[in-house]
Amino acid sequence: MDTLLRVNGLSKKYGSRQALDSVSFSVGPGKIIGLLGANGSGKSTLMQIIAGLTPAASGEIAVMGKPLGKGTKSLISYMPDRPMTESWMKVRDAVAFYNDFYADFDGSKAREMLSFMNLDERSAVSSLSKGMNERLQLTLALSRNVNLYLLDEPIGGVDPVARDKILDAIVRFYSEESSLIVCTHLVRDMERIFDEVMFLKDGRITLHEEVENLRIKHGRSVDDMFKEVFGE
Ligand SMILES: Nc1ncnc2c1ncn2[C@@H]1O[C@H](COP(=O)(O)OP(=O)(O)OP(=O)(O)O)[C@@H](O)[C@H]1O
Repeated sequence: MDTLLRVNGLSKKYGSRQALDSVSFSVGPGKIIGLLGANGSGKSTLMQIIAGLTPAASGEIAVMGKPLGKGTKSLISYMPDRPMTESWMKVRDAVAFYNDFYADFDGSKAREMLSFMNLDERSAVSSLSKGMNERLQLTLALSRNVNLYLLDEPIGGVDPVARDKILDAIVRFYSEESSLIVCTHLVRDMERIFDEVMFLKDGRITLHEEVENLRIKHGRSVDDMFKEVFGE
């Protein structure tokens, strides 16, 4: 299959604020795509709509050729920008919860990831720092066997030294036939893992390009392009 995700003419308003304006793009299998934009450009809104958590006002989405809905829930795993776990949980409870909830959850992959992430199964979720909590959320999201992973700011709280390790975990633990869309502000830190980037500006896609082409065409890094387009 050439297209894993197809988004066509997606729009969304919050009151009079146009969060997304006729967004269209498609994503093939086996790609890591950076969804990049300034604060308020609509990245989280787009991720939430594709994750099926909030409706669009208009437009269509298809995953593996199926319209977004009940039939596509088992194809998508979403890591939100805020934790989905409950504060009473220990790390192992959070893993058990996901394991019970998702038939596609891979317990042995989760254990392997926890150890790679230096997370102790006995730790209380409420005691985790923001960065450690992100490691947990990432472990939960990537331990599902799905076709499309959506990660909203996966390394925002992680200290710069540990960022490389988390990026290595993303590359190592996502399965290569699937695709991964990740939104972030930390362009310089993350660009090494992107195959493609999309720039979202005021709710519109202004650029969607393979990173390799971008470097050849413009002779610039993604970070330089990002600063040029979004610099204030
Ligand atoms: N639930 C909501 N109610 C009202 N307005 C909202 C809501 N969610 C988002 N918005 C508005 O929609 C626009 C897009 O927001 P969104 O969170 O999608 O952007 P973002 O690119 O993810 O931003 P950030 O990088 O700051 O997380 C913003 O103007 C925001 O204020």
